[in-house]
Amino acid sequence: MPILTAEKLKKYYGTEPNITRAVDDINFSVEEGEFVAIVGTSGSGKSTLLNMIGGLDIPTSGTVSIRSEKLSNMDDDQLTLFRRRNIGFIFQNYNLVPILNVYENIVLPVYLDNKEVDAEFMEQIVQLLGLESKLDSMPNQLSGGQQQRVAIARAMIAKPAIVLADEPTGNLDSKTSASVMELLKDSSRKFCQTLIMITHNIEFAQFADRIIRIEDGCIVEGNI
Ligand SMILES: Nc1ncnc2c1ncn2[C@@H]1O[C@H](COP(=O)(O)OP(=O)(O)OP(=O)(O)O)[C@@H](O)[C@H]1O
Repeated sequence: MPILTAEKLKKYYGTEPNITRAVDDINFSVEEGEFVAIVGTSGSGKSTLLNMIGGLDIPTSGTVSIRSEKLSNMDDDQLTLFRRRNIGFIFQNYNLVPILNVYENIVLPVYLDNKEVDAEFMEQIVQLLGLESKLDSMPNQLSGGQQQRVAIARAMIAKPAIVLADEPTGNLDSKTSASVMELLKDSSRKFCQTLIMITHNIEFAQFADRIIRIEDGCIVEGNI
């Protein structure tokens, strides 16, 4: 039973004759615990696809289902709650809250949901990501790679159905990028965390279990 299914997913901008088919009839599914990389040239539709999967953008037509729940059946409030509970986001520019320390940043999704932090899971994540000595630090005291490791921990702490990462190494040098990729892969394996990542970098895509290539809004390789 797939954890994510996209069916006949389309996102069109504009109208004929000036229509842009950013995502054009995409069908795919992702199994629980799978690490999928989405690759494609600039403008091929990667971010549009990821934003629809994450419920940040509404499809022109077609459906996204996560744990068998259709996002299109939800109103704005339901979608916000569903996103908070089921989807973790990792962005290129980390998006940490500058006035919160590392610990507070990591546990934020749990607090926003009025839940208790799973202390044992927190310890495991912090250890895996090598953040033990940084929990009291503020984001501006961290390197880019450290900030991205905090963002990874934050995306995973609430054990979401899927973690979506949009160019997670886009702002990092190649050595730091490789270590962040290792950590993403290790985290996905260790915690059976489903992970979908956009990358331009085919070398980093090799860390994934499966690579989906899209061109002109269509999947051209890697679907099952
Ligand atoms: N809000 C919008 N209005 C009109 N066209 C858009 C909009 N957002 C995206 N597009 C178009 O949709 C297509 C896909 O864009 P998208 O950002 O998904 O590509 P991408 O593969 O993520 O590119 P990149 O790797 O450069 O980030 C592009 O042709 C883009 O110009």
